[in-house]
Amino acid sequence: MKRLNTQLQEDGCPLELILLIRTLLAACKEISFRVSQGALAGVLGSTLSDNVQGERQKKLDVIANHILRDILSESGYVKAVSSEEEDNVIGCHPDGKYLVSFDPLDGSSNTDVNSLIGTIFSIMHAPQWMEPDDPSAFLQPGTQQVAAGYVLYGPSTMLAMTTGRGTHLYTLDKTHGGFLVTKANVQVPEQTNEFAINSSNQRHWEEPMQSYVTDLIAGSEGPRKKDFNMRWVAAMVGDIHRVLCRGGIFAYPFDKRNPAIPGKLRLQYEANPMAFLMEQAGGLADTGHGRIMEVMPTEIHQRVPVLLGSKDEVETCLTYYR
Ligand SMILES: O=P(O)(O)OC[C@H]1O[C@](O)(COP(=O)(O)O)[C@@H](O)[C@@H]1O
Ligand SMILES: [Mg+2]
Ligand SMILES: [Mg+2]
Repeated sequence: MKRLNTQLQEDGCPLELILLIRTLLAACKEISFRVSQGALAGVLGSTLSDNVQGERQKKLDVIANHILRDILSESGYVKAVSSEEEDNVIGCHPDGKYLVSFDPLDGSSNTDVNSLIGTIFSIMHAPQWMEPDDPSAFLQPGTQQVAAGYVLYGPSTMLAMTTGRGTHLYTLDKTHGGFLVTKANVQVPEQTNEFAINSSNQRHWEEPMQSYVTDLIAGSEGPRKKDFNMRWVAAMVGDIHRVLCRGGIFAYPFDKRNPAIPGKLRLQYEANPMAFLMEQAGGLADTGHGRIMEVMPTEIHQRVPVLLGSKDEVETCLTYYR
């Protein structure tokens, strides 16, 4: 099986980016170990503090954040990092060439039930003019990402990553500690009969999403004339991994409750990296009102509606918005 380094070289990835990715994955291997120790290491449960988005932090959110932040900032490859668990960007090395945004632990509510969780990351070039702690340099659209992916801490630890030359899946071989390519050039099936959405929020969605999901649920007796199945992992990494593996549509749509918060998921370290992976695998990623990767960010913790997955199904969903 092909090693990570070989795949990255074949994809034309510059040496410094390869070294940065390897450093980031070293942090993820450490997180994978801590996660697998679970209750034995006392890492389950919540802390007594909230993050900048007002969410109660789990112990593993804090541990994963510290591991990533410390390893990346000491590496010399990174000028600054931005994290779900940090209010502001953290300046790293003044000569670092890259910016890294990450969700250190996605699906935190799954930690206490030993279910799927992961780390999501997005890498961009650091502008030369920027001061290391300047947040404005992070406000670039997702089209500027040079690499993105996630590490899924499941029955096996897997990596999905793109550097703009296709999306590849890797599995961590714990016998030698390296990630090996287990599926190169993933292609998401264009059609699907599987959808993922938290339908307990249905009454808060915009009209187009209400109608779309109503038609999915009507199945073979409705206008779609086929039956659909539903899946919800409650961790975006788990849901997106399933969509990459066998197709589907995943949505966390616009929610009318608070116009200041147009969606649950965060643009820079959830929506953009997943959109990059999905598009590189032949899928689509949209907000319902435009391509996710073209959204111009206004702040580092900005939220967006998310609709992504199998090409034909996302296109069908978008017809309800037009
Ligand atoms: O099931 P819910 O509560 O609607 O939300 C699930 C969503 O929230 C998230 O867990 C948010 O991520 P965090 O755990 O990083 O805050 C997504 O991964 C997931 O899709
Ligand atoms: Mg998350
Ligand atoms: Mg998180």
